[in-house]
Amino acid sequence: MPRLVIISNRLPISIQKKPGGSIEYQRSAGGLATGLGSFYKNYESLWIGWPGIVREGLKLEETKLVKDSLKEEKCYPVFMGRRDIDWYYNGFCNRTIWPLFHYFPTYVKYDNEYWETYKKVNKIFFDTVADILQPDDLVWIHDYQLMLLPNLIREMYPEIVIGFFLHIPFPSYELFRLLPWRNEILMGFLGSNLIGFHTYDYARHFQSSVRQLLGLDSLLGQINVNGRIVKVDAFPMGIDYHFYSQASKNKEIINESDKLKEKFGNRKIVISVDRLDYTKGIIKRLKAIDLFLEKNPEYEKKFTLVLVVVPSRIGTKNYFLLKKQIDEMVGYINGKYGSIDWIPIWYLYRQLPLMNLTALYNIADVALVTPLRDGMNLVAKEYLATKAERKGVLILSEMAGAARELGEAIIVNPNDVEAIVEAIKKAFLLSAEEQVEMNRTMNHRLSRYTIEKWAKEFLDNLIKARDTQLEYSTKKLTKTIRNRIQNEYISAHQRLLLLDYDGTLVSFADAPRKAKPDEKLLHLLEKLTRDQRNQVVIISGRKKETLESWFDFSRLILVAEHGAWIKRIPDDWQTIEPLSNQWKEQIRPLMEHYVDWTPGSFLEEKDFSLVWHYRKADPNLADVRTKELENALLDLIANLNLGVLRGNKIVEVKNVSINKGRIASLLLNDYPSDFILAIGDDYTDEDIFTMLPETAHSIKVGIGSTYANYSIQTPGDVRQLLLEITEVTK
Ligand SMILES: O=P(O)(O)OC[C@H]1O[C@H](O[C@H]2O[C@H](CO)[C@@H](O)[C@H](O)[C@H]2O)[C@H](O)[C@@H](O)[C@@H]1O
Ligand SMILES: O=c1ccn([C@@H]2O[C@H](COP(=O)(O)OP(=O)(O)O)[C@@H](O)[C@H]2O)c(=O)[nH]1
Repeated sequence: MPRLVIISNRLPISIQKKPGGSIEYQRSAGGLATGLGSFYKNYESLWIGWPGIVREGLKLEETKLVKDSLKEEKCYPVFMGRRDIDWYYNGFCNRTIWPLFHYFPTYVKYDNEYWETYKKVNKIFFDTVADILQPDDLVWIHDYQLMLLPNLIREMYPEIVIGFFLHIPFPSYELFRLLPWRNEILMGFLGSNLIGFHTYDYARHFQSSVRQLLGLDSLLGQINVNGRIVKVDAFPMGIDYHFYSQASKNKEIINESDKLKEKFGNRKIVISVDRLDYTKGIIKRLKAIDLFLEKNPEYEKKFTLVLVVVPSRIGTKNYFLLKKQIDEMVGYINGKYGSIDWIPIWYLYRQLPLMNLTALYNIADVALVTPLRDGMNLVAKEYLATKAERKGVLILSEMAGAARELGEAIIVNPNDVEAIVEAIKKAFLLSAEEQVEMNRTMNHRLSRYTIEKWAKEFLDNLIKARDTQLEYSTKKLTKTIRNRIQNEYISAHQRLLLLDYDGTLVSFADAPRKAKPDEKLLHLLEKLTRDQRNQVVIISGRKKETLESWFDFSRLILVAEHGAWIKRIPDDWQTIEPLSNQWKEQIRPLMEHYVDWTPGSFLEEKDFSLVWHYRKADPNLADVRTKELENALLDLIANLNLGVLRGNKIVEVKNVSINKGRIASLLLNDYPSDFILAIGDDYTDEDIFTMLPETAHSIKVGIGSTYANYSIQTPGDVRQLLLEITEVTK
């Protein structure tokens, strides 16, 4: 495994200057630091990030001291001034991106100065990284504070392997599009080889924004960015399962737990543990406690809510206001229901050390985890892990990424205060057996997908993404290969050129009729066909009438409908074998139904096939409809000797025996040649590539696995190549 360079806004260790001037090192708060912090030490790795203190807060000699001590922990600090922290961290990160990505659009501040500082700080990170980076390193960038960094690194180091993981939700396109700097941010992400999210939904939202804003499609989770492959996938973050699941056997934790139990006596213990954050739903949770006690007075004195709020981002106004609101609510509830011998809420505003927090998980009967939005939420997982084969109920918000994996918990809508009240009651009433059973299933899952597994899976996929890229790059048509093709072309006596049309000689257009050949292309083809040693064939999926109206060269062979029809001058069109199209009557009504049902789509009728085009339809709707249509078609075509072909923004039904490979082998036979060149862009062309002899040259246009020997990026590059060939033979 190559060296791993982790980069995140916050280092796993934060520095604080105490009032007396001493420097204190502390474990950083938040899931990113706690989660990754537990595993990175075992790797050959280093971590670059902010140590949580502004540059002005340290004297020069202290800065040096801090650098040295952090280095011992394999940490490399990025120092920023007060103003930068204010506009980048408090500003763009936590007043723009954080609320927008957590579905709080009214909290969002769009400020150009924030954006400029965000760009500047990403550049500062880049400078630190550039000093440390070695060409074989694996770079792993984390989170929304550094969304521009992947592309900054990519521009300087085109070959380096970069992974990016977003720890917060990626919002739906409708929210993301509100961001004035949306395209720059997407391009920043796309500097990576692999982009990971906690859930499949976030990955889907990201791909949808890339498609709608940058016009880049993803195919099987791969996006083609100017010939570079970017993989997108979901990797739900796990926890240090071994540690939490062994908590009830750990001496230090047992001692701590005993002390706590003594304090709370027989009362049930409900816990609530979060950073101070409006996304965590703390206010709604407190409202639910109030309502629970109001509706169920018999539970007075029967439980205590331990409310842990970890100080966070108080430099941002909404956080500061939230703190005041929580203080008031706690005071109100404790005043309303408390007595000399009981207060309902035991409120701690501080970060608990790991052992104390785990002891709290260990003894808690119920955990209330009800964020309004949360990328993952590790507290929910950590709590459950202390309950392997034990009692303990998790009440979990459906808006937390963790809910995707912890479906056996009591799942609630965090905005529905009544539902939280009901959930608390249910949790108190669940039998011990039921609790153990629920926890068993979830623990099994947590024990398999741990933090180590998560990181390993991400890094394995990162290496795979690099290999896919390498494979693609090794197939790239280099200058040397071009020269070789040229030389073979020049010395050949008889040449066969098999050329696909759409996506190969011309780019795709909104409507198929718009992709007609331009003058330059016609001129090029005319030149190629004029050479008596050349036999040029256009092998297309188009209708014969269309091809005929576009190409009128005496020596050009035309193949239409993926090989159903062929026309050689002076003959007329012929089918490759007797074909029937009686089946169309049965299939057409279904396809017409999908046209009516999907605005922007239309049906094309060819002699021996029916094609549903959806290029102009809403991409998300089309995605769903395509799958539905394919399913419906598969039922209908059984026993009809038909096949369903999914091409570039089309679904086509045609005779199963027709494919481009069949016609290619016929042509290879009829036109023996000592130079064969085949070029195509989609999987219908793969049938040609597999038919070719070893000496032939086959070229795929675009990315993706291929049987072709080489790949090239765009139709423009194809034309350039053909031009080069005709030039040398002039
Ligand atoms: O660094 P801070 O501004 O103090 O904030 C702490 C971290 O909060 C966020 O954590 C997220 O990561 C967790 C692990 O993936 C996930 O469970 C949680 O849902 C997220 O909110 C933030 O994303 C980090 O960058 C911060 O460091
Ligand atoms: O007093 C505390 C409270 C929380 N945590 C840790 O902080 C992390 C919180 O991560 P989570 O994903 O739940 O939310 P985030 O704060 O990252 O949004 C968890 O690993 C907790 O163990 C902690 O160490 N001490």
